[in-house]
Amino acid sequence: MSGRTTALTPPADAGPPVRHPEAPAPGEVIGAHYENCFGCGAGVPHGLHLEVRAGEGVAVTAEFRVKEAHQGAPGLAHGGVLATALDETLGSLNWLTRVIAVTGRLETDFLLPVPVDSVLYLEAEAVAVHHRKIYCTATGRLGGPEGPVAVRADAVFIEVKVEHFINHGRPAEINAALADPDQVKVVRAFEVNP
Ligand SMILES: CCCCCCCC/C=C\CCCCCCCC(=O)SCCNC(=O)CCNC(=O)[C@H](O)C(C)(C)COP(=O)(O)OP(=O)(O)OC[C@H]1O[C@@H](n2cnc3c(N)ncnc32)[C@H](O)[C@@H]1OP(=O)(O)O
Repeated sequence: MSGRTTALTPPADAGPPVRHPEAPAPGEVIGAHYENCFGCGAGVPHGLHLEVRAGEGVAVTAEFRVKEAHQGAPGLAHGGVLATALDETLGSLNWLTRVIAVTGRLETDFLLPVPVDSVLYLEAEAVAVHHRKIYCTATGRLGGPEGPVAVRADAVFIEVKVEHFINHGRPAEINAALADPDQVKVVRAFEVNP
């Protein structure tokens, strides 16, 4: 055993998440972080095309319309796709803190089946930060903000530098991303973080 903890409960000396002064205003749509992202990118035909909005504090909301391409059982969303929707919504919290972070652990509860054509209304919130670890939680409600909770997740995201992607990504996509002014703008938004 390495002694490394992957617990989803923040330690007693964890601090609150801090909203960046230049975070998008509450209600503002947060753009895609990468156009070929399966969760948010417009360039992925069968992707989730999640539209995420900034909330108050370090929180976001998002809507995901389940399509035929997202089925597991006939007429129902695949659990892995629903986990992706939760993961992507949680990942969007990065935009409010301006800290790049990747999913370390994602624990998901599936409470209700989610039919094709339904809209999943997602809410995510960062709850605590401990060094590089960001503790966060998300729910997905059927139909809208007042709908029943169909899925929920608790997660730990781990802060990384942009080199994480440059060192591990396939060179073709990394080089294309670095040559794309819109993508470079996304990276700069994180690099100005004090
Ligand atoms: C030109 C380039 C353009 C790039 C574009 C830039 C813009 C991008 C903007 C935003 C991107 C956001 C993308 C969102 C997409 C949705 C989110 C995803 O799906 S992300 C994909 C899935 N996740 C992974 O692929 C992670 C794979 N894992 C790793 O790479 C490593 O394991 C990593 C980085 C997570 C940790 O490795 P270590 O070597 O850096 O750090 P160690 O020392 O092991 O851990 C540090 C602390 O974190 C905890 N930790 C590590 N792994 C954990 C885990 N699995 N669960 C809980 N805690 C964990 C440890 O216990 C330690 O904490 P203690 O210091 O001990 O308190």
